[in-house]
Amino acid sequence: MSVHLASDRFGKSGVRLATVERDGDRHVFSDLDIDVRLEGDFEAVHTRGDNSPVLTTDTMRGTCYALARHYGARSPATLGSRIAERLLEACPAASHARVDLARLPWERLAVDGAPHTHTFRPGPGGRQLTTIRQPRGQAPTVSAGADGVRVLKTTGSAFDSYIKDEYTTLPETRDRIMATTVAASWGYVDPLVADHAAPEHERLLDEVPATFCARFATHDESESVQHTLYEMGEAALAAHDELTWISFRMPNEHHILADLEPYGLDNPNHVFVVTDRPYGVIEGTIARDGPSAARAEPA
Ligand SMILES: O=c1[nH]c(=O)c2[nH]c(=O)[nH]c2[nH]1
Repeated sequence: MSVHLASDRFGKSGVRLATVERDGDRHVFSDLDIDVRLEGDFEAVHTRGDNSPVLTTDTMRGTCYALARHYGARSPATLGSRIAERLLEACPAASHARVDLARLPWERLAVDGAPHTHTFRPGPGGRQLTTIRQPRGQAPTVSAGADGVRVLKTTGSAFDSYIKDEYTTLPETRDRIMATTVAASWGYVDPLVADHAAPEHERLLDEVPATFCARFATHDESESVQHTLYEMGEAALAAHDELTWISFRMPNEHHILADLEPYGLDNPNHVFVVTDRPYGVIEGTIARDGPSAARAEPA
C-alpha cells in the first residue's frame, strides 16, 4: 500500500490573552482567544520523525504574549499581522501563517449612570473575529466576523409549503418564534485588505453585526431562516461598501408549540417547548455580483 501526506498544518489553539492599557485612571481592557496555524514543508516531520523544521506550538504561544507586550491587543488586526509575520520569520519551512483572533465582549459597568474607569462586565454581543492570512512574501489578507450573536423574535416568521413525504410530521406555521445564534464572517474589498490595520476594520466589527441583527428584526415577512439569512446578507452588503461577501451559519433554535390538549388547555402561540438538540443548521454566503464574488469563502 502506498500513501502520502495530502495536507497538514499545525499551531496553537485557545491562546487566552488579556491586556490592560492604562490611560491615567481609565483602563482599556482587551480579552482575546487566539488560534495560530502554520503550513509549509513539514512532510519530513510526519514521514521521518524529523523535528528540525518545527517551530514548537509552545513557541507560538509565547510569541503571542511577547508581541502583545510590544503592540498591545486593542487592535486585533495589528497584533495578528505582527504575529503572522514573526511566525514566518521564525520558521523558514512555513509558507503560510494564519492567525484567528476572537475578542470577547466586555463593556464598562455603569456606576451612578457613568461608565466605570476600571470595572467591566460581559457585553451583550458576541465575539468579534479577525482572521489574518499571511502568505510568505505577499501582502496579508484580513477577513472578519462575529460569533455567538444571539437573537430571537417572537413573530414575523413563517415556515410552510415545504416537501411533505411519509416521514414529515412538522406542522406548517405562519407565525412562529425564530431564534438563532449567528456566526458570520466577511471579506473586504482590496484597499482594506492591503491596509489591514485600518480603523475601518475595527469600526465594521461593531457595525456589521448591528446591521444584520437589525435586518433580522425588521424582516417580518420571513418565510424561513434561509429567507432571513439572505436578507441579512443583502443588508450588510448594501450598508457597508467595504464588504465583498458575507457568510452566515445560523442554527435554528427550535421553539415548538407545546401540546396542552392533554390538560384541557388551548395554546394560541403562548407556551413553547425549547429544544436544543437536534437543531437545524442554515448556512449561506451572500456575495456582490462581479469578480469579487469569486473570492467568497465559507464561514
Ligand atoms: O426556517 C426553516 N428552514 C428549514 O429548512 C427548516 N426545516 C425545519 O424542520 N424547520 C425549518 N425552518
